[in-house]
Amino acid sequence: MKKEKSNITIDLGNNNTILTQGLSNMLTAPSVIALESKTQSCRGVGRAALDMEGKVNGKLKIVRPLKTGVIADLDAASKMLKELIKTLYPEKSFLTSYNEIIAAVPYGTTEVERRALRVAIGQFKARRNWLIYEPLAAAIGMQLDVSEPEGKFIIDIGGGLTEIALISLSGIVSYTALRVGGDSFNADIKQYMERHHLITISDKTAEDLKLNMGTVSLSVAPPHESYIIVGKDHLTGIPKRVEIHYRELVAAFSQSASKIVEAVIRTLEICPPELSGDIYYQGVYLTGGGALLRGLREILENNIKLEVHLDEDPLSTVSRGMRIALASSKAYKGMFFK
Ligand SMILES: Nc1ncnc2c1ncn2[C@@H]1O[C@H](COP(=O)(O)OP(=O)(O)OP(=O)(O)O)[C@@H](O)[C@H]1O
Repeated sequence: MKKEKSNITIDLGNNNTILTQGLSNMLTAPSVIALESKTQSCRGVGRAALDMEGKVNGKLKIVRPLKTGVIADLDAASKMLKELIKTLYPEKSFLTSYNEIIAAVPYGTTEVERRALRVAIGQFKARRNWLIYEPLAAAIGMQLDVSEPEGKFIIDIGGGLTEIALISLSGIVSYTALRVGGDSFNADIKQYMERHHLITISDKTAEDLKLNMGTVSLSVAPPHESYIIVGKDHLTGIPKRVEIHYRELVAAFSQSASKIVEAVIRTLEICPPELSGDIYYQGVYLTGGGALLRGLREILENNIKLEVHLDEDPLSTVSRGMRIALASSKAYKGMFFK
């Protein structure tokens, strides 16, 4: 077996975990695990566990082991990773050692949070384990030359966390993290429905609404103007059908969208003037699944008056960056750490 085949990259996100093995094998799964309440043994991971969410009886519990981009439940995260790696790499026994493993971590994490990730990946007994900061991996994934002295301004809107970073000479010069991301928009929808339509809706309904009809700008209209949803009436407890117009979602999203725009402006303000010129000429680079929400790129552009380049596949940018970095580790090893 060729050496690079046993290299693994791990992007353990709030919503999605992306694993790659070697150069071509990739697995994307929701970051969810179903555990037996009594024994804590795994009853399903990824899509299978997500499909059980909200429907289980007392014998099972559905756990999302990540919160705001870091491990909140180490045991569940370790079990979830073990099961997902088995799916990715079925021919390899758990006892055989891997070559190199690299995992991405938000720049703003504490040592304790990083230690949890090290423990979770340590179970695979690879020859070497590495960590890399997410904004660096995202920039590499977007084919940017992070080693040059020209500044690269990255905005990564994940599920639970938005990271904004200015990169130069393979390091992070300015940084802001914000606990707002794709999931905040779902929470906004749920809150709006509670207040304005007096119904409670499920997480899945909120996500469907966001994907099908969500926009943060009236000038970026979704394919359909309105959408019918079913929720639970506050007063009667009986299921109720409501028609929602996309304008309502623009209103619901306005605060979270403004928080992201304000954080971007704040980070631009603290950038050293030597690098501001680079950002002016190059524009800023946008990635993360949350960045796919309609109108976000446009409202950023309108507010900062700079070009905003949205990655072509923002859900996998960090994973792609790690794969590139591990495959050319001589060039990138300075950005890896243990
Ligand atoms: N087409 C889309 N429109 C709007 N939002 C989307 C779209 N596709 C995915 N998302 C959102 O992207 C988010 C997940 O993005 P991503 O996978 O980058 O985050 P993550 O890595 O799991 O989270 P984090 O980086 O915070 O740990 C979810 O909130 C999801 O709803």
